[in-house]
Amino acid sequence: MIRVDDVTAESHDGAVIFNALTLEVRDGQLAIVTGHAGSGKSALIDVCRGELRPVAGTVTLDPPGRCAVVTQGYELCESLTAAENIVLPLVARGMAYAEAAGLASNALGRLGIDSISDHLIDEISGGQRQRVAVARAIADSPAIVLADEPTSALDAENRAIVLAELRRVADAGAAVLVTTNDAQLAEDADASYDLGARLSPR
Ligand SMILES: Nc1ncnc2c1ncn2[C@@H]1O[C@H](COP(=O)(O)OP(=O)(O)OP(=O)(O)O)[C@@H](O)[C@H]1O
Repeated sequence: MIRVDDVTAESHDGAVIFNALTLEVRDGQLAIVTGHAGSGKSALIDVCRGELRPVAGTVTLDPPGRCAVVTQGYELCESLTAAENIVLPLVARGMAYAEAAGLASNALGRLGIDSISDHLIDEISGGQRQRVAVARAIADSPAIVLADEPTSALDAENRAIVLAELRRVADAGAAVLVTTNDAQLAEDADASYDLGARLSPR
């Protein structure tokens, strides 16, 4: 569960990004946040993941601690392969290598990019990078997923694949919060909030 309760966030120069914002994503739900460029979608993801400290209000993640994140910059290690980018964080969290490698292979397969698993991030396209970032986020069935415009670099076919995977993770019990302007995602979401027009459930 993700609960954002009466949260106000400000940029580094003190300008209000959003004010007294409240939303909740229950376990098993896929919720989307839409809004025009600059409305604060990335800031909301940063607030939820603890990267931007709100000036008021509270954010609750249950279970607390780790959440899986897809950022707009992907945060992949360019000098590692696609598979290694998924395996390494899992091993760093204490998982045995063979299990991590199995999860990575499975996730890359589900995203339709198993053929590039041994390619360096440097060598693959922007859309493939985005799918590696999604594969990494969902590889170990996370309880909480935060994804910032995770289909922005994809064609319709691959947008549908990513959407199906986010839905699958939610159906498995995760709370999934996605920022997007993707109409396909909006159609499939359990709840939708418009950050530009002031947050209100659909
Ligand atoms: N982590 C952060 N720390 C401080 N300020 C931030 C942070 N993230 C975003 N902001 C600020 O919030 C404002 C809204 O930007 P943000 O990137 O959240 O909008 P957006 O809706 O995601 O836009 P886009 O659709 O172009 O990605 C900007 O002034 C930006 O500088």
